[in-house]
Amino acid sequence: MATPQPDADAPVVEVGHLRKTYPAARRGGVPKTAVTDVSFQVARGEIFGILGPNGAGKTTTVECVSGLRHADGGTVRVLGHDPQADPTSVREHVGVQLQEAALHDKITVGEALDVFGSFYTHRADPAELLDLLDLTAHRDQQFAKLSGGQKQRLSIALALVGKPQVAILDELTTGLDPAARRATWDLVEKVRDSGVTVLLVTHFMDEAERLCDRLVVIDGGRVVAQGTPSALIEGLEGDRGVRLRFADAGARAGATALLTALADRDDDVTAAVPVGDEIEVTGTHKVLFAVVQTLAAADVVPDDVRTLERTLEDVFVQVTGRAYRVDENEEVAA
Ligand SMILES: Nc1ncnc2c1ncn2[C@@H]1O[C@H](COP(=O)(O)OP(=O)(O)OP(=O)(O)O)[C@@H](O)[C@H]1O
Repeated sequence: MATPQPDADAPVVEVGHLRKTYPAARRGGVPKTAVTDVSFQVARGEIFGILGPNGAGKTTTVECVSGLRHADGGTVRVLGHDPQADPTSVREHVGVQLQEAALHDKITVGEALDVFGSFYTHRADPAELLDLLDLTAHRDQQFAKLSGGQKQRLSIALALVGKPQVAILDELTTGLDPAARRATWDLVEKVRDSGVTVLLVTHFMDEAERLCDRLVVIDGGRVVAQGTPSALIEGLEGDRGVRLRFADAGARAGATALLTALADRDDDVTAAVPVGDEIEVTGTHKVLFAVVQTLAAADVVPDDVRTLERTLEDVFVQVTGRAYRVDENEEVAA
């Protein structure tokens, strides 16, 4: 039966009130609810992030999306197909990034693409994939001889070998150095730009902020925030901060007096306090303007001014009341 052509505006992935409990590992043990209530919709052509700390339920969620795991409750639809009832259709349309342990040390990049490609009805052109993932020069290289970044790029190539409409990439940059991480981010954008919808699992806040068009933040098996990274950050309550550095202690003392007086009289400025050899001024979104105006009027010029960046980490702290901690090597129970 031909696959019905989905409406171009319909969500590519729909997850509604997903629930998954793992049975107790041994007799007398307790079952573990990995996903309690997770809902989200992924639009065609976006990089959609699933962000959260260790043990939040991210991998379990995407395993239910790809059909690798059966959910206990809720609904999952991928291009309109139920992965539980119709795993074959979902497998044809969803590419899952493989963990590197799944490849033999001696297999070459080209051979791996051939072997994995043979599983699919529609196959991507290996030369195009190698070019997209910047692996053309490594076609005949054995897996064990590849660098960490090259192995990750190969794992992305293998996820794309069946010409999927959706690629699931899980903890893609764990263990990579900063340069390899940035290169991998560029590639994920190239994959999205080639028309593939990307479902990206990550515990890196900076990665989610830099790459994702939209995302859900998951904690303890529940969605605690969702939206675009910028909307989530802009929605943060609380003060913004500015740090100022001056040439010497005398200049700093003079500026501190000016800025403390500013905090007393201006509702947009909450406080001006010394932090190390800097002054931190907090207040509303108008705080920077007020500080600059005050200093300029007194002809005081700081050596350095920087606004304190607000990040997705601040969003996590606000919605959970906890600091965001991840351990790349250890899985922590949620
Ligand atoms: N096969 C399993 N059997 C029992 N418990 C499991 C199983 N897989 C995962 N869990 C538990 O379910 C919870 C969620 O795990 P999951 O791997 O989905 O989280 P995650 O957010 O992907 O974490 P991480 O970032 O550490 O990979 C964790 O407490 C984990 O220990």
